[in-house]
Amino acid sequence: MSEPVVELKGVHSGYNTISVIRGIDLIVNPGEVVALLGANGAGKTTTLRTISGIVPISEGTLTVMGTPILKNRPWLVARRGVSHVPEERGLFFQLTVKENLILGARRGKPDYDRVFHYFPALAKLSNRKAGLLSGGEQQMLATARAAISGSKLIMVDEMSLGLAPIIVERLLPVLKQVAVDTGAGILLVEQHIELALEVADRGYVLSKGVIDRTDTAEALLRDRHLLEQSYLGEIVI
Ligand SMILES: Nc1ncnc2c1ncn2[C@@H]1O[C@H](COP(=O)(O)OP(=O)(O)OP(=O)(O)O)[C@@H](O)[C@H]1O
Repeated sequence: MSEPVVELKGVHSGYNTISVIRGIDLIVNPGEVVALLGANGAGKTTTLRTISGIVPISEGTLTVMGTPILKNRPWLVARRGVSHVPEERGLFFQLTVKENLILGARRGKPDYDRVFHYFPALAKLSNRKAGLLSGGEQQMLATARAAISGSKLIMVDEMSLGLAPIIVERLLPVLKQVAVDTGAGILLVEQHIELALEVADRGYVLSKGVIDRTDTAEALLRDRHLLEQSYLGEIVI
């Protein structure tokens, strides 16, 4: 089997003296969609920021595409092929859709045909400023920018934030298709856990900075207790 696009072993990380992530092991393989689930404050965003090199690791190892990342080096992680779509989407609001895509392309011009193949709705918006797009269109653009960047790992934090579930229902399968077409691994943080598990291959459940459970998406979807707790905003295994 080919090497994981990302592997965390016994990783501890946090903010200043506050330890948030406490010894997690996590793997994403090429072409795989992995959901990272957990209650508010469990440490999901911190995990993505740790992989991106924004939050320092105090213990454990992070390996990206077979290269150990020894220090906080966000630029090195990005250069190894990691794209991170943060909750706030990270768009340049004063720039057009096309200009945002140009900034996302790793080298040369972006492959617009591919963008519009995955996200046909962006074609007619290509000269509109990102700040004038609807929430769903902005999420589409942020996802498209990551999807065409040639990334080996695409991390998407709370795609559904501020969006109607129907929009997320349409966008998530596109991410899955990107994984199938390009072999990129996808790591998804999503509050709508049923939607996430419908496209994911596997899932991890994070609780207070510790991985409580990992299983196939199918098995997690069958767990009524997990789903019910998630609706109450509290995942307790
Ligand atoms: N910049 C920061 N400085 C200090 N503590 C922080 C910072 N960012 C997050 N935390 C704390 O780290 C813990 C985990 O937060 P994180 O945002 O990773 O959780 P989450 O699982 O993504 O939650 P949510 O689903 O609510 O976004 C929380 O207790 C939070 O208060």
